[in-house]
Amino acid sequence: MVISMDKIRIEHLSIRYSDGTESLRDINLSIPANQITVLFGPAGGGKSTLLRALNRLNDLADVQEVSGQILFNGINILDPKLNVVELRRKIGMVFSRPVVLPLSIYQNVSYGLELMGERRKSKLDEAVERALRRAALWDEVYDRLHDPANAISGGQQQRLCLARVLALEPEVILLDEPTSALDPVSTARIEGLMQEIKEQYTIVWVPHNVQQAARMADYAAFFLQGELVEHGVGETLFVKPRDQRTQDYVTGRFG
Ligand SMILES: Nc1ncnc2c1ncn2[C@@H]1O[C@H](COP(=O)(O)OP(=O)(O)OP(=O)(O)O)[C@@H](O)[C@H]1O
Repeated sequence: MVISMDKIRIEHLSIRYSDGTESLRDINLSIPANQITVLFGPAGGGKSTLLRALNRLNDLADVQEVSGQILFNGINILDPKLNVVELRRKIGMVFSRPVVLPLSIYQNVSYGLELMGERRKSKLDEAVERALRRAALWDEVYDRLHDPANAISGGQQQRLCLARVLALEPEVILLDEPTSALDPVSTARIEGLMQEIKEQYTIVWVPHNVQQAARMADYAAFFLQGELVEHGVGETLFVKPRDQRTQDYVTGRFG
């Protein structure tokens, strides 16, 4: 497999919460463009903390100390002067439970664009359709775009959340256990969809189990208690891990 250029470079990143918990210790990791990078490992390893750092959501959490840097297109995401709204447009996030706004299907997708000042109806219509098509939801909702978004199924709501992110034309998509609340059919749809669109984006995925990690990973990083134990090409890491702890985890000896 050809490894493409790095989209994000994490260098010596350490994050400590105010209660003293050191959730990440000296993390060094490159995230290649146009591929799926999976961050996996047992609960409490620091995967969500890292994902949140990538679009500065930790700003809202009880974080006491952050050191190191995260370079995105050569710019340090952690720079206090960075425009966080702009960053979150380029690096979008989908959470484990679909969080739809109490608005229509259409408005859920157009919301971000309207916030950015787009008022032209033709532009909004176009962008909404494009995002819904890309999220493989258009065929299911095109005739009820103005129905409330909470009237569609959980799996459809999760694809709607993805459409909301895609409408902003992000470069990176962060997925924090995006299928943990979904049935197997909806899960397979999201997995297939991400495989289809990954070439146009950079995807960072925290999966909800090790099987999903192995299925989705072009590239994988194994986290244990704040440490990045090992990372590498998914095929290699799951079949022939270098570290005994990774081996024990992927073979189900602890979880
Ligand atoms: N807001 C917070 N305040 C204090 N400690 C926190 C906070 N959020 C996370 N932690 C701690 O940081 C460590 C890493 O947590 P994190 O949620 O990043 O791990 P994770 O690998 O994503 O786990 P999970 O699979 O359970 O989501 C844990 O020890 C956790 O208790």
